[in-house]
Parts: sequence; structure tokens; C-alpha cells
Amino acid sequence: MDLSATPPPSDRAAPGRPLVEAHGITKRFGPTVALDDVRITIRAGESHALVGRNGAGKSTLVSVLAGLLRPNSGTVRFDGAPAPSLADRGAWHRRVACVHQKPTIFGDLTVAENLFLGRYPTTFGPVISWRRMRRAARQVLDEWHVPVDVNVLAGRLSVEDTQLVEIARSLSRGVRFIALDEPTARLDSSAIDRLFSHMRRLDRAGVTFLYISHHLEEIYEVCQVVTVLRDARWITTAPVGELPRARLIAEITGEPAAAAAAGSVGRPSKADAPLAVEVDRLSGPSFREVSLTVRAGEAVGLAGLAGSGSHQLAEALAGLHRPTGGRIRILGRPLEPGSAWAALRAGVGFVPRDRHYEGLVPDLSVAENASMTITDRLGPLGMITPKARDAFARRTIADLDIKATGPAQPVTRLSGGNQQKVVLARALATDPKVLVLINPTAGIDVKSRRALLSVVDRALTEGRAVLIASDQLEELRVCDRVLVMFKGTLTTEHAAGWTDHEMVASIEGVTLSHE
Ligand SMILES: Nc1ncnc2c1ncn2[C@@H]1O[C@H](COP(=O)(O)OP(=O)(O)OP(=O)(O)O)[C@@H](O)[C@H]1O
Repeated sequence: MDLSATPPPSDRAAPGRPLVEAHGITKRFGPTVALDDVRITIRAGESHALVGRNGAGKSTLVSVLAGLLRPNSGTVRFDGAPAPSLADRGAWHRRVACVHQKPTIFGDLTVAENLFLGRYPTTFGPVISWRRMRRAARQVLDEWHVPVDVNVLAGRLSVEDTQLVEIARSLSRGVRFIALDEPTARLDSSAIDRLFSHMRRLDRAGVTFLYISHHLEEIYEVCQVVTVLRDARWITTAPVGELPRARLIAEITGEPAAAAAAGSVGRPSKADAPLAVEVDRLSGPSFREVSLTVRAGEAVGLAGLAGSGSHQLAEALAGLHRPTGGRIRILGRPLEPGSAWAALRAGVGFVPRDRHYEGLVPDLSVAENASMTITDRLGPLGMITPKARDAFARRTIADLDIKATGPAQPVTRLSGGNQQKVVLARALATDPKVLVLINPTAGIDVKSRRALLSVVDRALTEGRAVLIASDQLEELRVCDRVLVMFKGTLTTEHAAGWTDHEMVASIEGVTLSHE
């Protein structure tokens, strides 16, 4: 077996040549048309963005290009030759790799085992040579600049390192076309910068990327070409330099460029409003002695990188962690620590950071998931009448513009962004007085993001208190003030009107000198 990290030169398509071509792709799921006569040509060595609203068909197209889904019609070609048959998984694995938001590595195997799964090096016949495997794994990770110990269990890796290991695994198989499906949705800003440096380095080494993201700034930063899908159809393909932001948004939404996103500047002061959240010298495993307040009708941002403790603090407010010291009061009453149920009863609505693991029950329908927190309100004696639940779900689907065939559709059949909207719907369903949101618009398309942020605005005018833990500037901008956490403590407070530069600097713990 060849364990060398670099594939033979013949595997590399000449730059600029069509490496992947799909024509006339139509894919239906029952009554849903996910792709309707879609085409795409991805040239060797380019980073090609694939954008569109939630449910536009992006992930479905990636699955077709990866041989994971058979289209109802259409053709896929690699380097000019017809794609292999779907049954020939090995042939697909050598041509294309997908890095999804849900990792495809095995948490209870080491990094080295994951890298060579199914192709372990052997000595003396069938005996696996662990030493050779570890050495080869180290060589692969060194070659692709992935600073990870090959002996650790993959389940202990950060999201960032998991993605890099997945990419390195594909590269070591000789794959030179990688589809990244919303790779930045669960990364903080410094991890995103590191991912982009990796992509640029790989780009120079001849790797071709198909890149899905709802963050259009990222498209302009790392991609050369962009393809827009809308309502399952191909809309345009153009060099990013020829598609200014406003036109790109117009192509995505099918509407003329809209006004700027909601911001907090201009909202009346909340200084006299009652305190809805009081956090007093709260400590936990990843934060120390944090004190803050949020008033009714006020939105407070809690900004910080992954290790800053901001997410854990938000989770403590929702009863997900038991703090090790300090107190929380909601609407003036002490909150029973470490009980999600108590937080819900106290009036806290919560959108967790990771919808795949904490947000949804995959086997249940849109209606069941959205109404899970309010079953007792939809019928007598806690019994849910299907009619009441359906009516509630229909209202929610319309309110949040969820793309679903109806209330009975299982959530697993929704696109990623629409699943996130169901999580938000569930948080809002309890009519909470306090909304705690972690990265609420992760995975949400540009138009829905504005709609969701205006839901936050509506919640504020209704007198709810909102705490948004995030490092996305667009999400923080809707806040009346932003508290920044760095390495477990609160370091800075920014009133509305901060500049991007100031905010990024304090999130990253950098002091700006004012000369
Ligand atoms: N397995 C499935 N069964 C039924 N419908 C599906 C399935 N997978 C996707 N769909 C539907 O196909 C359409 C396209 O979904 P897809 O996941 O490709 O969208 P997307 O553009 O990737 O969206 P997002 O940005 O939200 O991730 C959606 O309406 C979705 O509900």
C-alpha cells in the first residue's frame, strides 16, 4: 500500500480545465424538487462558491457531485470522463471528498486510525503495523500543516481540528476536489482565519474547492468564482470580482438589493426598564466571577472566541450547566442552577449552539419539534391535539418562512438552515421573557438572517430581554451593548456604534492604541 502523502502528478488536472462538470441535474424527493435542471462547472485549482437561500438545493447538489445521491436525470463528469457508478465507492472516494458540518470521523478511534481507516498498513501478511501507521499519519499531517497529535482520540478534537483531519484524510487518498459544506458555521473568527490560510495553501498546491457558506464576505475572501442557486434552479455563475455584493444578494433572493440589516442604533434607552437577568459573580469550568445584567427590552451581546467562556455562560443561563459559584436571577427570582426545566419555567427561551446535537429530535416532525416546549398549552391536561399542534406549526412555518412541505415533514428532511429556524421557533414558542441565543443565525441564508434578526427586534419591542452569545458582527450589531469575554472573564463593554475593528480587536484580546 502506498502511504505517501503526495499523489502522483498524473492525478492532478491541469489548472483551468473543467475538473467537475454537472449538466441537467434534476433531483426530486417525493413531491419536493430539490434540483431542477441545474448545471455547474468547477475548474481545476479554483475555489468555487455555491450560494443560495436555505433549501435552494446546495447540499443536494454536493451530494450528487459526491456520488451520495443518484439524480433523477443529468450527468456528472470528472476531468472529462463520466462519473463512476454509485456502487463503486472507492472510485468516488478517490475523486471527491465532502466535509460536512456533521463530522464523518470516528470519535473513539485515534487520529491516525481515522486517517488510514480501511487501508491500514500491514507487515508480515495481515498484521497491522501500528508504528508504520502512526509514522505515516504524522507525515500526512505535517505535509498539510495540521498541528494535531496523531495518538489522541478523534472525539477529543476541536471542530476546527476535526475538519482539518477530514481534509488531510481526503488529501492523503489523492483527492484533489473537496466540497466544504458551511465549514465556518461552527468556527470562531480566529479558527476561520486559520481555515482560510489552509485553503489558500492548498489552493496553491492545486486543490480545488467547492465552498458553501451563507457569509458572503467569506466568498469574496477565499473564492474566485461563484454559482448561485435559487428555488432549485441554476441562476448564474460568475467570477466573484464581477458580481458586487448587492447584485449577488439580488441573485440569491430574486429581489432587488434590500436595505442594510437591522442595527441597534436609534433604539430608546432601557436604563429604567426592570432587570430581567442578573448574573452575580458567576463562575464555571470555563469562566470566573462574571457579573452582568440585561434589562427588559434590552439586547446584550456576549462576544468571545470559542475558548472565552461566553457560550458556557449562556448555557448556564439556560440551565445546561451547574455553575460552581455565584448566582443567577431571572425576573427577580433566583434560578435553580443546572436545570433546563427550571430555566424554561422561569421564562428563558434558548437557542443552543449546535442544532445537530442539542437542538432537534431528528425522528420527529417539524410540528413536534417546534411545539416540544409547549405541549401543555396546546390541549387540555397536557394532551396535545394534533389539530392545535398543526395550526401552531403552520403559523410558525409562515412566520419564520420555513421551507417545508408541511407540519408533518420530519426535521431531518429539512435543509440545515430551515432546521435552525425550527430550533428558534421552539425557543419562541414558550413566549419567553428572556431569550438566550448562541450564534442564532449560523447556517441561515442572507434574507432569512435579516428576518430572524428582525424577530429579535420584535421581541425587544415586546419587552423581552435578549442575550446573544456570538462573535458574528452582524448578530452583535443588533445589541444595545456588547460585553466581551476573553479567557473566561469579562474584559470590555462596547456601547452601540462600535466599529468592526474595535470589536474584532477586543474579541481577540488585542489592545488598540489610539494615537
Ligand atoms: N432526504 C430528503 N428528503 C426530502 N427532502 C429533502 C431531503 N434532503 C433535502 N430535501 C429538500 O430538498 C430541498 C433542498 O435542500 P438542501 O439541503 O439541498 O438545501 P440547501 O440549499 O443546502 O439549504 P441550507 O442552506 O439550509 O443548508 C429542501 O426543500 C429540503 O427540504
